[in-house]
Amino acid sequence: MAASTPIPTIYLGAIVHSTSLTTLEICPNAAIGVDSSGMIAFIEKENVSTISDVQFLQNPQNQTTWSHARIITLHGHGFFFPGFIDTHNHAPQHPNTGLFGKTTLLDWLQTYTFPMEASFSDLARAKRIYQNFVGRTLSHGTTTCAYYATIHVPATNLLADICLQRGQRALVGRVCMDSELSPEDYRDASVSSSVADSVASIAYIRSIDEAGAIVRPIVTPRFAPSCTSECLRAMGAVAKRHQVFVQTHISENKSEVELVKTLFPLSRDYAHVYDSHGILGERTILAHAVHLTPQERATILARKAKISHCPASNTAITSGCCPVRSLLDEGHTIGLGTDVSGGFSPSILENVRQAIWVSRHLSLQTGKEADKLSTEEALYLATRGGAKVVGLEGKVGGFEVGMEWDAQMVKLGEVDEAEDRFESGPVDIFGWESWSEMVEKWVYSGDDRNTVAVWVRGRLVHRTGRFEGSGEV
Ligand SMILES: Nc1nc2[nH]cnc2c(=O)[nH]1
Ligand SMILES: [Zn+2]
Repeated sequence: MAASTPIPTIYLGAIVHSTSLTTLEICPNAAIGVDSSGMIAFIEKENVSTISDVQFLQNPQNQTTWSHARIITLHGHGFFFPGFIDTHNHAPQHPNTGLFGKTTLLDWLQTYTFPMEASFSDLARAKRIYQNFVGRTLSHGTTTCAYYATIHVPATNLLADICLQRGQRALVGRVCMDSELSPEDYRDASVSSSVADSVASIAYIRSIDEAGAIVRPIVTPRFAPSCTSECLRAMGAVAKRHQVFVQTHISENKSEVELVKTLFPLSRDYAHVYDSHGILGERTILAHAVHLTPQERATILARKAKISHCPASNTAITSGCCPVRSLLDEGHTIGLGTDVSGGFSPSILENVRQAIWVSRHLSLQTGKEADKLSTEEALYLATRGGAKVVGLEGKVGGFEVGMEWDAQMVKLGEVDEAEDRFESGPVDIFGWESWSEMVEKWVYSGDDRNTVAVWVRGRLVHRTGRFEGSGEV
């Protein structure tokens, strides 16, 4: 079923969003008006308990325009929060989520990942998994996702179709890999076929969403060890010629860094491999960046490339602790990625928690208190930071007039005197918590049961039984 068409809607209730890396704005009694194009037309941050309190509607002209608006009121404990932005995710690896044993990156790829991805030559299988997964990520409040697909053009295009149909903003990339690191039955046959297939997928994705309002193509050389030098250079050229983003992995694991040294002996370092092949630029998303040298960090900063921090994955496949604080202090742009299925969860909320945990483990190692990320900072990375990484800053990631309504309704459980049931999700609210405590309780113990409705560009794209508003998904 297609997602519902937006009609002008006024949302009443608490809003919570980042206004800077360290500041979370919490407005307990707010109203946000979203027009029929899905754009935020007005925000009132104070003193709105019911629709009759909305000052914007006191103006007769506005009253006429908004007289048929739908009103969605958030009752009980909860708040509207910007949709999450997942800056790094491998959709075809979803069936492997939670499966990694004691492997690390290079043996994990051979044991779990390549066989699963190879099976996406079967389009019916791809359809079943992609439909399930896009629904799954939406249910966790992910309104924008940078997806790696597989080498297969039909299955990659299908993933884009499903994102468009379900209404999830997505960057969808056909994976390029032509080196002998990958099994013979799962690699591009040649540089020219790699280019032709990538261009075919870019053209298809552009044909279904010319303006790129919901889905956009992204050039996706898997990582340096998967690509020959010719293929990397060709992908840099394709990205430039077609004016698209590029995504790849960098410096995730120490053995991988050593492997890159042997495969590209003429390059100074891993970042230089990408830089010298035309891959690094302001539209490049680099996943991981765990073991970069100061010189590599300077190169990435100079090229204005962006970083996707994937903390759950970095712990699961024992890659390391990304030094997020130092990267932020140097001025890098960082978002969060689930990196399913290196990462064991499709939830960005889980990765907010994991980013905080990883930063604390790093702090234990370095002895530096400053290495710890705060709740506010991790939520910023999950929203505004992610928006910058995927080139959507000013459009999504926060609540401002002129931005688009990509949002989730978060509801927390209410415990009254007689209450001993827990259908309302994992977070129990007793009524004495402050607003910032409620947000903290959500961050540390909430999950998809608390995300009761999700909108992208004003379209309702996910709802649970706890959503009391109208509208079919
Ligand atoms: N985490 C992760 N790292 C990679 N490096 C190259 N491919 C992958 C992948 O699929 N996942
Ligand atoms: Zn990855």
